[in-house]
Amino acid sequence: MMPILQIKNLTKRYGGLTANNDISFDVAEGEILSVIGPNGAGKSTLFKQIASFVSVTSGEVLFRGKTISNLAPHVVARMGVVRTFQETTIFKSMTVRENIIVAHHLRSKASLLGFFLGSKLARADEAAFGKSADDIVDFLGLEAIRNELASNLPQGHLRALGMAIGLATGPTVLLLDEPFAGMNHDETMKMVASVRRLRDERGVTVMLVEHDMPAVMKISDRIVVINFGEKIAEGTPAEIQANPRVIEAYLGSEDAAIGM
Ligand SMILES: Nc1ncnc2c1ncn2[C@@H]1O[C@H](COP(=O)(O)OP(=O)(O)OP(=O)(O)O)[C@@H](O)[C@H]1O
Repeated sequence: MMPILQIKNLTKRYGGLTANNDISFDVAEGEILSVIGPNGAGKSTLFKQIASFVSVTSGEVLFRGKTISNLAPHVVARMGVVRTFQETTIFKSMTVRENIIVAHHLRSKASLLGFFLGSKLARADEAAFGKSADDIVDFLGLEAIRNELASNLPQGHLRALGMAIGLATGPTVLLLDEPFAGMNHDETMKMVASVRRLRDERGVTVMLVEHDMPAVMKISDRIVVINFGEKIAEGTPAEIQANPRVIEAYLGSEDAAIGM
């Protein structure tokens, strides 16, 4: 079967600085694949290239065999490749539920302006989006904060809301940038279970960048390791943990060791 994503010889240079260099790997449909590596290795840049938030200096990204690199990010998102990230637009004066409703407008027939002006089409969307937003809240186990203002949320819940916003856009491939940051152990394990259910029950392909190694080892089908902008390893969690190049890359880095 054709890979859902093909990352081909991706390179990104910022002036004289090479953020990543000649990275290639495939992602299978329905896979959960993590990208790990020490701080500054080029992981976030890779995600930005895949979701087309930054241009590629060379190489390309193919989604179901079609090039998506260097398209506008909203076009790529509408095609189904959606990235959630630290700076995901969260309206602090809105509740969790309202934020998720607004996010549905990425795939809506009515414009976001219509939503704010209350057009008829927008009102019909509004009812459907309200139901879908509630489904997402339930799916992620966020019932307790459904009507909480985003401004009151701690970091871990903001990450969960970021994921809910990503889900509202109906992704085929969801790119999660540090989804467990700021979460305690229980919250992380709950979110790990949610991500796996997202794949198992909804068929969403998931890529994540994450520093929480126990969570990465638990959640991933495969792992790609980046160091100084280069791919140094690719394999199952067990293979990655036993890989000498990976162990060497992590020794002496600020990140926790690669083990459990
Ligand atoms: N917009 C930019 N302009 C210039 N340099 C950049 C830009 N974005 C990233 N870089 C540089 O590219 C390199 C890779 O950064 P990137 O954020 O991709 O790493 P990372 O692996 O995600 O790091 P971390 O784990 O700390 O988030 C770093 O040296 C960073 O300073």
